[in-house]
Amino acid sequence: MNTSTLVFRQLFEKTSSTYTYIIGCAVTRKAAIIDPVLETAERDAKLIDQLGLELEFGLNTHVHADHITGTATLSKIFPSMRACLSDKSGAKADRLLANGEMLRIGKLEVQCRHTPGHTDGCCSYVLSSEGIVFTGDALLFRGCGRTDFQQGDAGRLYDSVWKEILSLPDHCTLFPAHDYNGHMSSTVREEKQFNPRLTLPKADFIEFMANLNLAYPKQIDRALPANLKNGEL
Ligand SMILES: N[C@@H](CCC(=O)N[C@@H](CSS)C(=O)NCC(=O)O)C(=O)O
Ligand SMILES: [Fe+2]
Repeated sequence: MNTSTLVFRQLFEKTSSTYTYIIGCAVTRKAAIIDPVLETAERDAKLIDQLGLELEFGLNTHVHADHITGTATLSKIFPSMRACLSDKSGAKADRLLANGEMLRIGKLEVQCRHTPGHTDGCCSYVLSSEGIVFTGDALLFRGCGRTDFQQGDAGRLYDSVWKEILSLPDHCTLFPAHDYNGHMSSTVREEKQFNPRLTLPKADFIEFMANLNLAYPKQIDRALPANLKNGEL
């Protein structure tokens, strides 16, 4: 991580075990927030102000099923912030991002890479020069996003994670949207070696994902309709 150009914070919302990230250019103070949560949006806004950052983008990795995004609330606090989502998400946003599209945040360059499979519209945000990837729910620490709702497709997830994330250099640091066991980050090298799901052959991975038998997220009924409208209640 190049700390001379990057301002970086990892924040946590405990009800949904969601990680929110603030990334900023240390030179120009332009910044983005990744996967903010409604309930902690004001906490994050206060920190952005205290860090002297100018919020340009609110980047959602996908239409979340387990919490309401904070991007609508943050747009009201920071009117120049543009909320972004993949153009395959089927949801409303100020800007819909194509696969490979680059965003400039001061001297930082962020690439949107589509990583579908958990949902159709999942994407990861890659800061190549810093060796950092925000993987959303596509790739979790020693795990991955579930594929049993929201157009989930295990075979598609397997292909997109291997093609778009695990093909990056081994040293790249991976920051997920959630963790339920206290882990905060990983690396490409570790996940290629130790991820118990994605190291399986594809057919075994698909079978494994079909038998996860997880309970539906508690907030799904309120989260999905709101997140299709950028978190507007
Ligand atoms: N218990 C939580 C929901 C947990 C859950 O389903 N997490 C999702 C990511 S949020 S869509 C997931 O993909 N988990 C994969 C896994 O292996 O845990 C709640 O009620 O909110
Ligand atoms: Fe999700």
